[in-house]
Amino acid sequence: MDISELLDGLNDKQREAVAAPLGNYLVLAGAGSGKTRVLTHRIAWLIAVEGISEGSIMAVTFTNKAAAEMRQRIESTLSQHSSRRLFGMWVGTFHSIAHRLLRAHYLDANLPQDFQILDSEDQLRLLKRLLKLHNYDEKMFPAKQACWYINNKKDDGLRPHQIDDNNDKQEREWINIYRIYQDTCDRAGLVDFAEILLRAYELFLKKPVILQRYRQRFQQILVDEFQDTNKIQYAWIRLLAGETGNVMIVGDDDQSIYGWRGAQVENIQRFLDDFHKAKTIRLEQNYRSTGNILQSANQLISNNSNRLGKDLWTEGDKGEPVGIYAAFNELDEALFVSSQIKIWQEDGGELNDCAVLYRSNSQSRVIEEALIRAQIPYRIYGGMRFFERQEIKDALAYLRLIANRQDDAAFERVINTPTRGIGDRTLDVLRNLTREREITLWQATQLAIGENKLAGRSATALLRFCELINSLAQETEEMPLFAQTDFVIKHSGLYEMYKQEKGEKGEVRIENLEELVSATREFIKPDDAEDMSDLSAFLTHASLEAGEEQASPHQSCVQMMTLHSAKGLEFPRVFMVGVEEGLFPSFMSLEEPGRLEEERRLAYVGITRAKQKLTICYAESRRLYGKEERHIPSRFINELPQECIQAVRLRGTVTRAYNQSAVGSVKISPLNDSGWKTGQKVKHGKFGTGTVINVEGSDNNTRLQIAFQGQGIKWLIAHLANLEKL
Ligand SMILES: Nc1ncnc2c1ncn2[C@@H]1O[C@H](COP(=O)(O)OP(=O)(O)OP(=O)(O)O)[C@@H](O)[C@H]1O
Ligand SMILES: [Mg+2]
Repeated sequence: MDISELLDGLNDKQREAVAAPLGNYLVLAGAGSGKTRVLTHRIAWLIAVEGISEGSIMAVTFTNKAAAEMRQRIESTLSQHSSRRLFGMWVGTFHSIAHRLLRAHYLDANLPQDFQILDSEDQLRLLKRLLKLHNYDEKMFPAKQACWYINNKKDDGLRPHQIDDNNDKQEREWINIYRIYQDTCDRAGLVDFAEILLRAYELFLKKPVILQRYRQRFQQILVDEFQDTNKIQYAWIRLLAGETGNVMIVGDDDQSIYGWRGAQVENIQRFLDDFHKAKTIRLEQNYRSTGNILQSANQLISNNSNRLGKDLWTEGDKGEPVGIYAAFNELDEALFVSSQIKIWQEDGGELNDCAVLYRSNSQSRVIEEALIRAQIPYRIYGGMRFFERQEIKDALAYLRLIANRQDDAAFERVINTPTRGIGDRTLDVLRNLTREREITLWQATQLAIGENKLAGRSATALLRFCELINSLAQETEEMPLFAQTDFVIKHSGLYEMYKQEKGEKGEVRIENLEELVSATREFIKPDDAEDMSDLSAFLTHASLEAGEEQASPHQSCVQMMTLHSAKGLEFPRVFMVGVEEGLFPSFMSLEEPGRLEEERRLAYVGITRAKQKLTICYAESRRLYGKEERHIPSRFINELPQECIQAVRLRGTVTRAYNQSAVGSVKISPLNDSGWKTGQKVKHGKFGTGTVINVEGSDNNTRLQIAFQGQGIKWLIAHLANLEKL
């Protein structure tokens, strides 16, 4: 093919990266400068010009959606001359690639062939159960913290025996919890998200022959959004690349927003140190946003320290100023957004081109309601995802048990859904058996029945349950996946159960179950899942991929998502809502060094999603988590250049003038009758200084939630805590 075609639509710096000789490269550049575009063209270049076989290329993207897009783009670039599909190339997220490896080498990875993925909610449930079973005090060892502990250790590549307890009793207990949890997962053939990565890493470490094979195969490795890789991902890439691999990473330190989840922006520097003769290429021209938007983003991020430093410029127009809308409250904000979207639509704009971005999922409901009232279709990325809904998880749990009887998480979920008279006492007998004999719940059930450990009625009920699962498996064995799913929903009792649920909620659940059947009907098994059964492939898809997007809507609709999930995307029209002190930046971030800067990077990510028009909203009062609070505009608004922003005033309504002088200090809420207010600085004998972030109850029952510097967040009873107001 004509080489120039591969370089068309690229500037000089981009070309340099795309056409660079084989080697190690860091493409370091700000938002919208074409990093992802460079990566895509580079792959096409490697295949078409360097003559590299597509089977030697691995590309890591941040979402599965991005992976699909990248594959499609490369295919269409290359197929201008010959139509081809890139079967041999591996493109996906770290998780999907690692999962693929584990599937291919399940024996070497010490997993059963039909191992299943445990999502975050299932993980938490399982931990709750295990902590109880092993008599851990819930207050001292909350399940959430256990989850966090375990995932963190795994992200750092550590197994229980590798963790140093420093002679600390508490730490020893956490290590023990990790061990108990891991043993249970291993028996049940379950892997959580962090486990997928760690196990794939260990697979390479423990099986040099396998590592060697993949090293020889994947000579070309490319990673997008590198600033958000964690320790284990970095170690894995390094191991795979070895001395001979060629690695191109692209990233932007200013967009590192997953530090709270273990991502290490230092990996960029580490790459330069570790990879032989790694060369840095910088891109500085932004192609995405108008001048006003870009200048706002640049100025905002200049408030952060320790940046690698980048200048972004654009040849484009200044465009409209960035709008700042001061809403009275969250309802006013939602109404404003929906009315602006209507105007956009009436002016001929596409709904698909509009995005509403928020800091936390809980903000979406009010906006959704306003959109529904205005009859504007929308789609939510993340949030309550389709595959996370209760009824869907129930149905999936039956399917999982059919695929693998040892799946304890699925067993627990459906053993009494719908109710079949199996009480907690019976379950406790089973759970205790799993602990004593180190077996799974399914095995414990067989044992308990076999050894007559249960009262007659319970034994019968359990026996019936096992028969139900076995017969569902048998009867659907030969069916196509959608028929199997439909059959299981109808014959497990789930359908009947939800049919009886009153009102709209029940109807929606039934609709969702039907939607699940359609989802299985439309499901196309990906190329990399050839050796899996349709059912296993679908279950994997449900846990790994589908979280990114709500099922179905085919019409054009407004895109709603958190700022975190907007990374890498772009939209002509963007609304950033809830840009208030205490919400964004969040109160928690104010107390931890480094966190405020991460919040600012998140704001930078948000602003740089916009191509043509950006509006930033804040509400002066907001009801969130059931409490009404007065807010002041975020310091981030204050950090934008005056000449690029403009207060939005609506015709016919009076909006308060946008007042920058009020920006930047801690929000003040009205006094609680106990005399406490949020924002109050306090000193505590043991925990030191902190800020009140929540006030609940009154008089002697007043409870304060306080973010202590370096000590985390605690709830204290106000009149007992002996607090000094500062
Ligand atoms: N040389 C170019 N000429 C015209 N348009 C370009 C050029 N390079 C990139 N673009 C366009 O600019 C936009 C941003 O590109 P891209 O998404 O690759 O940037 P990015 O650096 O990956 O951004 P982010 O940091 O947000 O991930 C895209 O719409 C892309 O098609
Ligand atoms: Mg990108």
